[in-house]
Amino acid sequence: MLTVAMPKGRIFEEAVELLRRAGYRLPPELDESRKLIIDVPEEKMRFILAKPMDVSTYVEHGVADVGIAGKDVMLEEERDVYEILDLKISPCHLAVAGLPDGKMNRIAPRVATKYPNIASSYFREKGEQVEIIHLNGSIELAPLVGLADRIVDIVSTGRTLKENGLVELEKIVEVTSRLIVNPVSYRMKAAPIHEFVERLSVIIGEE
Ligand SMILES: Nc1ncnc2c1ncn2[C@@H]1O[C@H](COP(=O)(O)OP(=O)(O)OP(=O)(O)O)[C@@H](O)[C@H]1O
Ligand SMILES: O=P(O)(O)OC[C@H]1O[C@H](OP(=O)(O)OP(=O)(O)O)[C@H](O)[C@@H]1O
Repeated sequence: MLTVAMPKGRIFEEAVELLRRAGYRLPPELDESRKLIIDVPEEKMRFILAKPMDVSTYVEHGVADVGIAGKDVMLEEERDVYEILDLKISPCHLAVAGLPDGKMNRIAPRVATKYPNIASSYFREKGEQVEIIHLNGSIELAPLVGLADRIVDIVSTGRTLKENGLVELEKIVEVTSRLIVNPVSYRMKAAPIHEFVERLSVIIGEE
C-alpha cells in the first residue's frame, strides 16, 4: 500500500488528472467527497488530502510515503524529503512586487509575504536589509494600505497584481509542483515507488 499526500485546492485537480493519465483508476469519490482519507485498494493506494503547505510535513514524518507539493512550499519549508520529479503542473512564479511609484524610504523596508523564509534569504543574498511581515493571504492588500513597501508572492496570470494597481519588480523563482518522497519509504517501498515515478515520468515526458 502506497500512501500519497495530495494537496487540496488549486493543484489537486491537475494532480488527479495526471495520475489518471498515468493509468491509475481513481474513483470519482476522490474528486467529489469531503473525506480526507480515500482508499483505492484496486491500485494498492491510499490518498490523504492535506493543505498544500502541509503536504511535506506528512511526507517528512512518514505518514505518507509520497506527496505532491509546490516548489514554493519546498523552498519555504526545507523538509527532510527527497524531491524526485518535476510534475510540471500548476506553474507560477514567486516575485517581488509593489506600487509602481512605491518608494523605499525606510532604513529597513517592509516586505509582506506568506513566504518569510524565501523572502528573507532572497533579500539577505542581495545584501538588502528588510523587515518581513508574515501574512496568510491577500498579500497584495499590504502595500495598498501602507502595511508594507513590497510584497513577495506567487504570480500566475498577473491578474491580481494588475487589478490592484501593483507591478512585478523582480522575479525570484519559477514554481511547479513536485513529487516528494519520504527517505525511509524510498528504501522500504522501493518497487512501488519506482513504478509510480516511472509511470508519471512517461506521462510528463509526453507533454
Ligand atoms: N496563482 C496561484 N496562486 C497561488 N498558488 C498557486 C498559483 N498557481 C499555482 N499555485 C500553486 O498552488 C499552491 C497553493 O495552492 P492553493 O492556493 O490551493 O493553496 P493555499 O495557498 O493553501 O490556498 P488558500 O490558503 O487560499 O486555501 C502553491 O503552493 C503553488 O505551488
Ligand atoms: O497572478 P494571479 O493569477 O492573479 O494569481 C496570483 C494570486 O493568487 C494567489 O492568491 P489566492 O487566490 O490563493 O488567495 P490568497 O491571497 O488568499 O492566498 C496568490 O497569492 C496571488 O494573490
